[in-house]
Amino acid sequence: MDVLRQLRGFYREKLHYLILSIVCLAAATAVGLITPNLLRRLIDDVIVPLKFTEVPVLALSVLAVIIVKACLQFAHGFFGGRLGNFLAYRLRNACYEKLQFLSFRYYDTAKTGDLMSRLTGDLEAIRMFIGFGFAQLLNVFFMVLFGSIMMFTINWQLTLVTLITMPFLAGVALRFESKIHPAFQEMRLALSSLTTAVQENVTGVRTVKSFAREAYEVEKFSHRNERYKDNQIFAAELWSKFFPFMELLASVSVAILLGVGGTLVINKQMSLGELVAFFSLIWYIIGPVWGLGFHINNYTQSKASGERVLEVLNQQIDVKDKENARELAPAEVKGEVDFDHVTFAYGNKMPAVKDIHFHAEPGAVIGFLGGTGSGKSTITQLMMRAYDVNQGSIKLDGVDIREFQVRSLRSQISTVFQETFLFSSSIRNNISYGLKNVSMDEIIRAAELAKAHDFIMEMPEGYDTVVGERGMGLSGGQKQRIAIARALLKNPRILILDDATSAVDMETEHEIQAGFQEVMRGRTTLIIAHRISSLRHADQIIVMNEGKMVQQGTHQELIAVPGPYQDVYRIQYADYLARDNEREAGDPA
Ligand SMILES: Nc1ncnc2c1ncn2[C@@H]1O[C@H](COP(=O)(O)OP(=O)(O)OP(=O)(O)O)[C@@H](O)[C@H]1O
Repeated sequence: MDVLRQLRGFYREKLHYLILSIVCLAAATAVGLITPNLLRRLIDDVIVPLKFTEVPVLALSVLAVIIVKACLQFAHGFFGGRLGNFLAYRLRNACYEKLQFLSFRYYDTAKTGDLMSRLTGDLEAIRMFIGFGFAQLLNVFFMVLFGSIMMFTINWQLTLVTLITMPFLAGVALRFESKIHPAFQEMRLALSSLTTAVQENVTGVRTVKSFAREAYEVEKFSHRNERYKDNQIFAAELWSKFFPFMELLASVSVAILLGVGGTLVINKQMSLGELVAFFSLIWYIIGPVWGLGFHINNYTQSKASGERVLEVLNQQIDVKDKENARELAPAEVKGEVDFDHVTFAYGNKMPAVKDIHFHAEPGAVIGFLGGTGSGKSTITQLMMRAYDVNQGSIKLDGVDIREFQVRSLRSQISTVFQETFLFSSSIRNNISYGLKNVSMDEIIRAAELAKAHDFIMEMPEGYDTVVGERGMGLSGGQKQRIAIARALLKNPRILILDDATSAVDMETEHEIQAGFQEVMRGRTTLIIAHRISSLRHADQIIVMNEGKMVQQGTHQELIAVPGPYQDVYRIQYADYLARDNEREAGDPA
């Protein structure tokens, strides 16, 4: 119950619903126990002595009992439903909020499918258990307790015989549950692997088609589907054995009791009415005993689900505000950036960047060039505190960025990533994402700067055109231009362009660059690019290799010395240099 106790904070406010739900169910159980007693009276006081005048009273009493019981059961469902849904609502919100604030480090290893199932299936299991399962589990004990007491008052010898057979029935039910539980787990795993296959296939449909792997995918799915079908058949067969078997066992015990009870009636040690009442009490108890395994299983499942949900909720946020963290007032930010011998490693891996140090004056443009995996993106991620550095420090206007509130630091930084993510919403909303009170003119201005305005206007509904999941329906370059417009609209002090123009053609890149010149004015810009044309105007270019800075200088300085920058320059400008050489060779001067 430890997990459920930990979750108590989420339903403490509605604890009265839990209590009412338990009380109503217990009361319904208690009221239900009146029926066998009425039955006894009907036989002993009415049918046997043939006193039919009492029939209407008894019939009305039975009706009253049924109505009261139904009302109490309704109340149990009502309060349980309120409680469960309230808890699920609170947990859903808390988990979602947590997911917003969890660090990048968490998402490096988290799996989307797993997170989704925690927020859906696991939450549902908790909702059902706290809302209904818990009360029903307790009710099994109420039923057995009240029922046994009543049976005892009728005939203690028969009660003893019954109590000897009950644990046997409960044992079989629990044993069955121990078999069906893994079968269900196996079924859930098979279903999750089936859903993953569908999800990956739909997401990667282009890759599948381009590699002509449709047949392979069909076969892969068919295997998983077969596994799921086999699991389902196994579970269904187990179920189909359980009920007849339990019925058989229960009937055997009832037959024994009939023998003993019948003898007692014949010997006048109990009345016929008592025997009938006793048997209706037995059936009253057998049901919950059968269900005991189910309720216990329900409990274990919701406990496991609770652990999985709590795991998300208790996740430590490693990048967070320190005490008395400062708020960055936009007007005060100048944009001076210093990397002071920064070293950082992802987890326990080798450092992704080592001893990075540079100084950027407010408004300066710092370019990064380097091979794949050389640490360029890591530097920009550290700038916005996606991760905190392991050694050294990063300063903004001379102050360590860990001194600022994370939210206010990030609100001063706009990043355009290599991969663009667009929300399933209108282009207008995608550009103004996260910003309030933005006018249409400002959105258009940003789109114009990002060279996105023209193609947006050609779309069926212009800025109101809804783009699909992951920006379906737009080309890579168009998506990137929308992302650039989004970054520009934020009007940040620091602009990070992480290979931001990789998906656009040279001509558009040139145009966007021209726009950038304007928007970069007054903003410190960290720009990662593979094309020297994007970096040549930078105030400082840093060449990276295996996490280290290997060259640093302006374009003119770097092309003048042998080294990786000059090599890249020679490759990218081969045609231009060849023409230059020809011109020089042909020129007598
Ligand atoms: N989230 C992450 N978790 C673990 N390791 C990572 C993560 N991101 C990057 N790395 C590793 O850190 C190193 C530097 O990666 P980084 O993305 O900074 O390189 P890059 O120069 O930007 O490469 P590219 O030009 O291909 O984008 C690589 O070895 C990479 O595998």
